[in-house]
Amino acid sequence: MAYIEFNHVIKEYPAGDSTIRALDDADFHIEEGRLAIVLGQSGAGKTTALNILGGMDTATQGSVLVNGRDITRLSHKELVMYRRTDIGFVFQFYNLIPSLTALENVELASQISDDHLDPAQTLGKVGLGKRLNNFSSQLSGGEQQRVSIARAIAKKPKLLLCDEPTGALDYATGKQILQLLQDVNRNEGITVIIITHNNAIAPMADQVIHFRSGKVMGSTLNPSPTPVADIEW
Ligand SMILES: Nc1ncnc2c1ncn2[C@@H]1O[C@H](COP(=O)(O)OP(=O)(O)OP(=O)(O)O)[C@@H](O)[C@H]1O
Repeated sequence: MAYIEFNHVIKEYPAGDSTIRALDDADFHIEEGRLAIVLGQSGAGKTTALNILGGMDTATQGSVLVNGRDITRLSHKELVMYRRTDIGFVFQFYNLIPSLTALENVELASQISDDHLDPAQTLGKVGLGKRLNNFSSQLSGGEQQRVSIARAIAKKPKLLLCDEPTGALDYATGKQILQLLQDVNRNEGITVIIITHNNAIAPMADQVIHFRSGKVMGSTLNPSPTPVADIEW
C-alpha cells in the first residue's frame, strides 16, 4: 500500500441548479518520502486535490488514504488533529501575521502541535537565523516564504503540501525556495507535494502527476531527480 492513495476521487461543488465537477475520478498514489510535482492547467483540479489531501476540503466520492488511514472518514475532531499534526501547508502568499515577528509566527504554529521542533532552530535551518525578530514587512518575499516553510516544518509534519510556493517570487528567489523544499524533503524525510504551473521544474521531482479536467492523465516516476540548482528555465 502506498503512503498516499488518492482513489477515484470525485469532487462536486454546487453551482446554482447544477454542479461543478472539480475532480472527476482522480486517481494517484505517492510513496512515503517522495517529492511529487503536480502539473496542470488552471482549473484542472490541482488545488482541490491538495485541499482534500490536507483535510481542508472533503471528497464527494472516493477514498483518500494517508498512511493507511482513510481521511474521508475522519470525524471533525479527528480532521482537526490531522491538519494540526500531520500536515504542513505552504501557499503562494505567505499568510504570515504581520504584527508578529518571524520567530513568533513560527512559535504560534508550533504551539498547536505537542511534538514540534524548536522555532528558532527551524528558522536557522531555512537560513533566517539572524532575522528572528523581524516583522514580515521587514522581510523580502523570499524571506517571508522561508518563514512560512519554517512554520510548516516546525510542526514536524509527515506531509508538506505546497500550492504554487514560488508563484509570487522572481526567478532566482523562486529557485532558492524550490531548493529549500528539495532539501527539506531529502534531509527531513518529509513527503512533499508541490503544485506548479512551471513544467520546467518537473526534473527536480521523484514523481510528476499531470492533471487535466479533474482527471489524472499520467503519473511518471523519475529515478534520478535533478538538483534544483542544475535546472534552468
Ligand atoms: N469552493 C468552490 N466552489 C465552486 N467551485 C470551485 C470551488 N473550488 C474550486 N472550484 C472549481 O473547481 C475547478 C477546479 O479548481 P482548482 O482550483 O482545483 O483548479 P487548479 O488546477 O488548482 O487551478 P489553478 O491552477 O488556477 O489554481 C474550477 O473550475 C474551480 O472553479
